[in-house]
Amino acid sequence: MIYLSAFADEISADPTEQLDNLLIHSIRFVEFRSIHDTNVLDLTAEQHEEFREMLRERGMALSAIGSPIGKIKADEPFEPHLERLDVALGLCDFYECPRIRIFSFYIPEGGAPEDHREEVLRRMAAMAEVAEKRGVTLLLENEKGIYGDTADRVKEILDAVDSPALGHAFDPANYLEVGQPVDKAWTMLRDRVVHFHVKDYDTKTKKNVPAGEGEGQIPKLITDAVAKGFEGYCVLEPHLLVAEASTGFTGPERFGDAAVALQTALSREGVTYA
Ligand SMILES: O=C(O)c1ccc(O)c(O)c1
Repeated sequence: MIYLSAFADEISADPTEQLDNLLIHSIRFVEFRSIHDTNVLDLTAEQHEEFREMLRERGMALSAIGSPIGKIKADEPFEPHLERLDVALGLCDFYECPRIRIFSFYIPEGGAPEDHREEVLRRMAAMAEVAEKRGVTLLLENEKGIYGDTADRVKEILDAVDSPALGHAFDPANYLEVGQPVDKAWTMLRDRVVHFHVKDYDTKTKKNVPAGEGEGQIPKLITDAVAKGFEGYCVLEPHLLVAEASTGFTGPERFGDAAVALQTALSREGVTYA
């Protein structure tokens, strides 16, 4: 079975509006990135208590902590970042959700990815080791400007770290944005994909579009994964109004278009979801 989830902060900064909008679209899971315009790792204990209660009242849960871990430069100090990872691991316990979305470090300006390979691989291995001890899976997302932007480098990280605590969160739009053909990425990585980010991209207009309208082949990839036994989360991250490096925004109205596009495409393929 696949479960639909969403970066609900693309709907609104207000947690009530986020969750109630998801329920309108029968989506019961949240990839928790922010509420009140505050990152998930920077909320107070009281805000987390309140949000967990709101989830419980609605019968909802998290698909992952949508953390920004790995979104610092590869030459910035790592130790403070490990403390941030520890915050995220604590939230996994608090929300009973053993998954954290992460990235693989920005390449400093003027540098080449190769110059930072050793340090990135060391950091990724260190994070996977900590996560494994805590029973948490890290979901490595590919993204532009980050060491793991192409399928080759994502595979290199996964192979080098070789830990059950590190899997791939496949983001088709982010691959297309860096010129990485999705077919090739999928063939190379399908066995390592444990999580889907549902964000599509039109390379002609260079814009994010609802699932199935761009070149991300989202319905086909999910159908293929399910046929081979995939169970997990497909997370809407539509970026329809604003797409920036640190966030994206869609709004309630366009979020509806994105949710319906995915649900219609999956139903057409005969893929059942909850
Ligand atoms: O959650 C994020 O940090 C984030 C921001 C922008 C993106 O395009 C993305 O894929 C993720």
